[in-house]
Amino acid sequence: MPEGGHAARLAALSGTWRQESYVDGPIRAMAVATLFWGIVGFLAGVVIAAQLAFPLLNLDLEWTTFGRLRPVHTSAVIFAFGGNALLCTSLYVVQRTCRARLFGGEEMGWFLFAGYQFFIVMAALGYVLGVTQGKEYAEPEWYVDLWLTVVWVAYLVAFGGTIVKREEPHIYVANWFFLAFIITVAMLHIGNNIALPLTLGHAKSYGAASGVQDAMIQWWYGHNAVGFFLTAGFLGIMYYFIPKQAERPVYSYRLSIIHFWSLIFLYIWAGPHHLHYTALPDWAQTLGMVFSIMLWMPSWGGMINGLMTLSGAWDKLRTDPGLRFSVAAVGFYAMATFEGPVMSIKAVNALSHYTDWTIGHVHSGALGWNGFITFGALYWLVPRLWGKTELYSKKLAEWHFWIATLGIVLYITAMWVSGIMQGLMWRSYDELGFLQYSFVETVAAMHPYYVIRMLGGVLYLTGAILMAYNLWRTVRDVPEARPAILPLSAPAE
Ligand code: HEM
Ligand code: HEM
Ligand SMILES: [Cu+2]
Repeated sequence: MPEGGHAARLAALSGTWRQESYVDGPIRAMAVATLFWGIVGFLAGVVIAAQLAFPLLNLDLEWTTFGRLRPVHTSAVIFAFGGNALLCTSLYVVQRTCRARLFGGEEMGWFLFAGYQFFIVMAALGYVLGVTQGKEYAEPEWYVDLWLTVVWVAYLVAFGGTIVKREEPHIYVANWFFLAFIITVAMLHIGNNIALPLTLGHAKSYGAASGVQDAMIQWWYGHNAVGFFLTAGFLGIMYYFIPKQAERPVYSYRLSIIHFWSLIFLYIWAGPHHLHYTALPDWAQTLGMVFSIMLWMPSWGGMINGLMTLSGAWDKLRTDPGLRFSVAAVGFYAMATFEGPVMSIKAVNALSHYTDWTIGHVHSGALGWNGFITFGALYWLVPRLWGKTELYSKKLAEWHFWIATLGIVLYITAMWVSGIMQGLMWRSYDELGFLQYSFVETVAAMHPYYVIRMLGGVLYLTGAILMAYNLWRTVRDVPEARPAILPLSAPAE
C-alpha cells in the first residue's frame, strides 16, 4: 500500500463520520455563550462589589441599585455562565462516551441553545425592572419559570435519549453525574416554583407555600442548587476532562460509584443548615447539620479520585495550563467542602450566618471550583471543537491562571477577615450588657475589605478577558488539525 494511503483514507473517513455523527454546532455556540456570560457575570460581580464599597455607585436609580443588580450577578454566573458550561460539556461528553449522535439532532441542539439564552435574557430583564419572586437563586417570575421548564424537559429528553441509543454498553461515570444534575434540577425547579399568577396577563404571582414551610422548600431548593447544579454537574465535567487532560484513566472507578451514590443521597437532606436558629423545628436543623457533616466524606472521596487520576502524570501540570486550572479547581472544591460542613455546625453558624464569611465560602466554591474547572475544560475543548492543532498561547493561559488565582485569594481572605470581624462585633457586649458597637460602626469597619474584594474581582475578570482573547485567536489563527485517525470516541476511563 502506498505510504500514508491507508491512513489518509481512514482520516478522510473519520473526518466525515465525525461531522455526520456528532452534533457540534450548537455546542460551539454554547462554548461562546459560556465565555460571554462569564464575562458579563464577573463584571456584574465587580459592579456590585464596588457598590458595597462605594454606595454612591448605586447611582440613585432604581434599575441600578445593588438590590436589583445582585440577582443579575448571581443568575449570570450560576445559570448563564455555569448553565452554558454544563450544557456545552454535557452534550459534548454524552455523545463521545456513548458513541451516539445527540438525540433530536442539530434541531434539538439549537433549540436548547436558543431556548436557554432566551430564558437568561427574560430573567435578567425582569430583575432590572423589579419583577421578582424574591426567592434567592429562583427570582424569575412564573412566566419565565414555565419557559425554563419546557427547555429543561427538552434537555432531559436530549441527554437521556442519547444515553438510550448509545452504542457503548457502559455508561461512563460523567454521564451519571450529568443525569443526576438534570433530573434533580427539574425536580427542584418545579417544587420551589409552584405559584399562582395574579392574572394570566400579570407578572406577579403568589407561591403555594407560606411561612416556615415556604422557607424550608426554598432552602431545600437553594442548597440542592449548590449540590446538583454547582456540584454534581461540575463533577461530571471533572470526571471527563481531567482524565482527558492527564491522559490517564479515572483513578478508581469503584470510588466514583461510591462517590456518586453517597453524594446524591446525603446532599438532599442538608438544606436546613441554611435555616439555623429560625422558626424551623430544632430537629430539622439538627438533621441538616448531621447530614452536612457526613457530606464531607463523599466530597473528599470525589476530590481524591480527581487528584489521584494525575498519578504518574503530575509533570503535565508544568506543560498544560488547562490541566492546572482543573487541578486547582479540585483543590478549591476540597476547601469549600471542608468549610461548608464546619459552617453547618450550629455553634459555628451562630457566628458565620449573615456575615461575609458565607460570601467567602460561596466564592471559594464559585470562583475556585466552578470557574476554574470550566476554564480548564474550555482550554481543552475549544481547540478541539474548532478542529485546531493547539491553543493560541499557553503563556497567556498561564497568566490567566496566576491572575485569577491571586484574585480568588484576595477575595476569600478579605471575606474571612471581614466576616469573622463582623460576627464578633455584632455579638460583643460591654460590662453593662449593652451592645458595644452600633450597626453602622460594623458597616464602616468592612470598607477596606470590600475594596480588597473588589480588586480581587477585577483580577478574576481580567483573567477571563485574557482567556476570551486567547480562545478567539485560537479559533481565528491556529491552523486546522488533520482529521483524527484515532478511534473516534473512546470513553475517557
Ligand atoms: C469577578 C468575580 C466575582 C465578584 C467580584 C463577585 C462579587 C459578589 C458580590 C459583591 C456579591 C454580594 C455579596 C453580598 O451580598 O454581601 C456576590 C454574591 C454572590 N456571588 Fe459573586 N462574584 C464574582 C463571581 C462569582 C461567580 C463566578 C459565582 C458562581 C459561579 C458567584 C456566585 C455568587 C453567589 C451565589 C452569590 C450570593 C451569595 C450569598 O447570598 O450567600 N460569584 N458576588
Ligand atoms: C460538603 C459541602 C458543603 C456544605 C456542607 C456546605 C454548607 C454550607 C453552609 C453551612 C452554608 C451557610 C448557610 C448560612 O449560614 O446561611 C453554606 C452557604 C453556601 N454555600 Fe456551601 N457548603 C458546601 C459546599 C459548597 C460548594 C462546593 C459551593 C459552591 C460551589 C457552595 C455554595 C454555597 C452558597 C452559594 C451558599 C450561600 C447560600 C445563601 O445564603 O445564599 N457550598 N454552605
Ligand atoms: Cu447548603
